[in-house]
Amino acid sequence: MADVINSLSDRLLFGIPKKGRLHEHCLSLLSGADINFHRHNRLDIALVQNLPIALVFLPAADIPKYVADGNVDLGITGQDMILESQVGDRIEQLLELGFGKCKLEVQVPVRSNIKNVEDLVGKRIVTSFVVLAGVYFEELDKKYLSDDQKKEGKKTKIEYVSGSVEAACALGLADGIVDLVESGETMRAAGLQSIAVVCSSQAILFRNKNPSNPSLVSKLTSRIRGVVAAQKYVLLNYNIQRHSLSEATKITPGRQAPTISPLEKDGWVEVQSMVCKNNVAEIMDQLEEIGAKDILIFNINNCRV
Ligand SMILES: Nc1ncnc2c1ncn2[C@@H]1O[C@H](COP(=O)(O)OP(=O)(O)OP(=O)(O)O)[C@@H](O)[C@H]1O
Ligand SMILES: O=P(O)(O)OC[C@H]1O[C@H](OP(=O)(O)OP(=O)(O)O)[C@H](O)[C@@H]1O
Repeated sequence: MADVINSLSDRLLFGIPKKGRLHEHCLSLLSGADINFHRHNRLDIALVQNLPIALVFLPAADIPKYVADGNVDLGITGQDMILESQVGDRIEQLLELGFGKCKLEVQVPVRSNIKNVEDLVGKRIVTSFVVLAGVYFEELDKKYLSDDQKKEGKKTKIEYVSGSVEAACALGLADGIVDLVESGETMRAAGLQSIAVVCSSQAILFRNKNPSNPSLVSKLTSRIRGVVAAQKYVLLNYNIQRHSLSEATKITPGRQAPTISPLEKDGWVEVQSMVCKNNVAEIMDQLEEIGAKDILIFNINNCRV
């Protein structure tokens, strides 16, 4: 332990969520970027073996403050955590990472008279996001409460709980909650429905405005950008008759431009192009319709784009 702590002074400190929804994704990103480390059992600091970096495993909610205050140089967490920590002006967002996608939503019991956010004004809200919920309902209070009601303290009450927020209405603690939704399963299982979206979020890589080693931050960002792009794209390869080429390249324009090579068969060319994983089935259908043959898909392990 002492060895690890003593080796921190010359290293770039990188904050990683220590558990929860973002943890495993972060580990696979680090592995894809060839950031090798060994984490001792129960130790929240790990030295990277092949770069002057130390990983600091922290609660996702605390990482924005550590980065903004300069205790660590850069970090990964959800955009929702950054908004909630109110440190947006003291950090620099480097990269959206494409995982941890969710929305912070206002939810109420399906079996309740409350059908829109105005109905919640003056009532009780329970959430882990008291800042974001506070800002959201303050606007509604301003709009819908009279001056007398404000003086009488009829403002919407926002109360903090650290987890299991979805249980608050059933337990009689709240009239509505503000909580994260991805698939909606938790919400539906708790007999709740969404009536408004406060904000959308995904995991991001971000840094302090004055990190200790800016060139290493850039190197790390390029590597991680490559891994994120590799996860997002596949390489598509197909053969097509030259007279259909302009139509084909409209379907697969590539990131810069497709690579086109002649085939040893009159009037035919081979096309290679990066395409978004999400659209690949649709793109293959369209290529087939215009006569493309031998359509092949290759996964990309890593890339620089
Ligand atoms: N269901 C979800 N789908 C996708 N991303 C999510 C989901 N829930 C949370 N997140 C993202 O992950 C971040 C961390 O949430 P998580 O619930 O893992 O918090 P935690 O408090 O660190 O972990 P735990 O819930 O284990 O205590 C959130 O701020 C959000 O950006
Ligand atoms: O819409 P869904 O796909 O159901 O996801 C939403 C749930 O995920 C998160 O909690 P998580 O499961 O991470 O556990 P937590 O309540 O301990 O934070 C969030 O707080 C919701 O409860």
